Amino acid sequence: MTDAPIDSPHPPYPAEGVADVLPVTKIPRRGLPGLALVVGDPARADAVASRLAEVRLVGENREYRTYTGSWRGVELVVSSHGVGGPGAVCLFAELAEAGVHTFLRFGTAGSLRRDIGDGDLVIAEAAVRDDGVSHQLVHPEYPAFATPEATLALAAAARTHDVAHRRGVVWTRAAFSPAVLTLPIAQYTAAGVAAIEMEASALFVFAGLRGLRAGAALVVDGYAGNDDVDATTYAPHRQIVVDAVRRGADVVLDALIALDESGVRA
Ligand SMILES: O=P(O)(O)O[C@H]1O[C@H](CO)[C@@H](O)[C@H]1O
Ligand SMILES: O=c1cc[nH]c(=O)[nH]1
Repeated sequence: MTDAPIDSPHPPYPAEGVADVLPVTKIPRRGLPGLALVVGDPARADAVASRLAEVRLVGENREYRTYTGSWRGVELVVSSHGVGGPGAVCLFAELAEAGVHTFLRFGTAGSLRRDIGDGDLVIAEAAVRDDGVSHQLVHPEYPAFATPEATLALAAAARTHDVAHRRGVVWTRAAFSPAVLTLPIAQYTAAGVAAIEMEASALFVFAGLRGLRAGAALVVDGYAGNDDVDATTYAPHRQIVVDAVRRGADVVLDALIALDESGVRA
């Protein structure tokens, strides 16, 4: 039996027994809706879930907090995957086993371009596979690509909500802070890469290998094109970011249900 998180207004889900939940995330083994919005931060999962009707907490373990609910009458999943590709793939795999076929990641990212500002939304068309996990799934030459319909649905929803957005390639990197190695920031910046974050390529490769649909929209929380990206320059809790995350949630929820209506499969 999983308890609801402290302060959660939502009741615990009625677990029928250990065999009925999946081991890493403690979500039900089957029967989840096919659409999922996934985020890094469990608190962001709470915030997005609070936008839904008929919301239920259906699993909580480690960094993984999973809700079901409905948005504009369409049932979907909201779930957190924590920081980093390896752990995120554990969530993606268990969600897929439980019935999810369409994943939209709603995250944050550092901009690598001066013309992409704080609070803008970067919609990832593809991702550089520096994620620390996908190389253990398939050869490095395999591409990390978003499902085109997912990219287009996100861009259309951003336009509808009048949210500033750019489409482009993102760099998914496993190590958040640099150490002794020189990172190829200058090269990826020269290549026009839009932003840096930590899970998109793992999601795209996972979905590509399984024939599932995936996309990602990332709120820019600062400029990360300098060589000294670390805790002193990283400031994701500023009001401009908080406000953009609030607006972005509706964009991604609308894109998700548009994908449901479109019925297109990868
Ligand atoms: O805001 P989320 O979704 O967690 O995304 C970004 O923020 C985290 C880094 O602090 C990483 O997970 C990165 O991908
Ligand atoms: O990985 C990340 C995520 C958000 N912002 C950054 O600068 N890097």
